[in-house]
Amino acid sequence: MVSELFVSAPGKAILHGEHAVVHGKVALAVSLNLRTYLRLETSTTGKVCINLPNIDTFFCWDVSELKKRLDPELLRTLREFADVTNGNLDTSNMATLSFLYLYLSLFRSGELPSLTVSVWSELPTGAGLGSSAAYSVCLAAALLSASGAIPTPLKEWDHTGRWCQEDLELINSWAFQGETIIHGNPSGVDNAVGTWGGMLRFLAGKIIPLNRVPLLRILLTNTKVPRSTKVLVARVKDKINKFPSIMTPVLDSVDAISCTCEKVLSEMTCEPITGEHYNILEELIDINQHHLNVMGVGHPTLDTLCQVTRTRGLHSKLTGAGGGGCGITLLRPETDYSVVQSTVQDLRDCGFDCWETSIGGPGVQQHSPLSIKEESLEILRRY
Ligand SMILES: Nc1ncnc2c1ncn2[C@@H]1O[C@H](COP(=O)(O)OP(=O)(O)O)[C@@H](O)[C@H]1O
Ligand SMILES: C[C@@](O)(CCOP(=O)(O)O)CC(=O)O
Ligand SMILES: [Mg+2]
Repeated sequence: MVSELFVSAPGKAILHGEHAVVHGKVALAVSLNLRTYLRLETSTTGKVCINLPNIDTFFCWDVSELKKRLDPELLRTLREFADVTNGNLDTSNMATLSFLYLYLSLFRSGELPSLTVSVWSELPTGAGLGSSAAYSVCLAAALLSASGAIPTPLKEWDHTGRWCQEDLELINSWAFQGETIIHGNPSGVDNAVGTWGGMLRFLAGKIIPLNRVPLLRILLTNTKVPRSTKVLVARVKDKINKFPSIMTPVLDSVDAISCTCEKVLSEMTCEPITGEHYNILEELIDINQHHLNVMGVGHPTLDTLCQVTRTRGLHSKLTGAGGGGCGITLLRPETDYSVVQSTVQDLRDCGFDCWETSIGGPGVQQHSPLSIKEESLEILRRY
């Protein structure tokens, strides 16, 4: 088994389709150039340890103790425990439970190795940028590699550290299991972006990479209002159950927004980009933001984001689960640097974090220790 392994996976922004995607509608999502990193070290300490500095969580267990308690029912029980009672647990426990579930599932009980897993991220946790999925994708890739179920690409063939399609599908399916423990009922769009990167269309588990898309300029704003995806997804489900005939058309409309956006993006790659293309993209953002408010996942700070950017002629919507967290603002190619700067300043004055982001980062990859960005390692060293 490898003695040390580094992997990373990107966060994501959902352009359109959050929440509706959980109910079988289309979502368009794109990876960010903000990543979660994981280091796995094997040891001879007889312990399995997890260090999660972003959520201030550090645990070590004796492997022999874990083995003793490992009866054939344990995985099923752990799963049931996660599904049934996680409403009572705080979400940081879900990250630990998700690790234990993947560790116990991917190594056979007789061969539980001693190892230490440390995870750190450039993404804000619990803010709508898919930190839970990036975490689950990293865990799945590292533990599958360490168990020998998939190779370690850097060692075997690929200096980019990317896995082949079949291995990526396995990583994605285990990452989905991890997301299920953290989210309850994920659609799978976030872990798909974390696995493959780039922009993709997601519909009922079917993933279509969108290779022909224009370069979009996006401003990301973090309202810093904490929220839990699990709680918000459950809230939307309750609303749909309570008002099916009212909410179904809303979900259908979001589906049509995603499809229209996809069509416009594709047109922008095969004909000259015009102001009308951007007019449509902006209107779609406005309509979707109203729909998300109707679903009950808005927040006063997100209203503020929309109003502040509107005064600068820019259009915003929440991204991810909403209820606080992050929003995206579409910038036009010709949007002046000074307009961006004043908008960023206005939003910072509201107490938000705000930055222009680059999108389309690569999916999950293995790293050599030397290729990990210094500023990212710095995050780990702080703990
Ligand atoms: N870097 C990380 N380290 C440990 N756990 C993480 C990390 N990133 C995300 N998580 C897990 O994901 C949860 C947040 O997930 P979620 O509510 O879906 O928000 P989002 O995915 O939008 O960031 C955290 O409470 C934690 O359980
Ligand atoms: C609301 C949802 O559509 C996206 C959630 O994203 P995030 O966890 O807020 O980054 C849920 C899902 O698709 O599983
Ligand atoms: Mg999440």
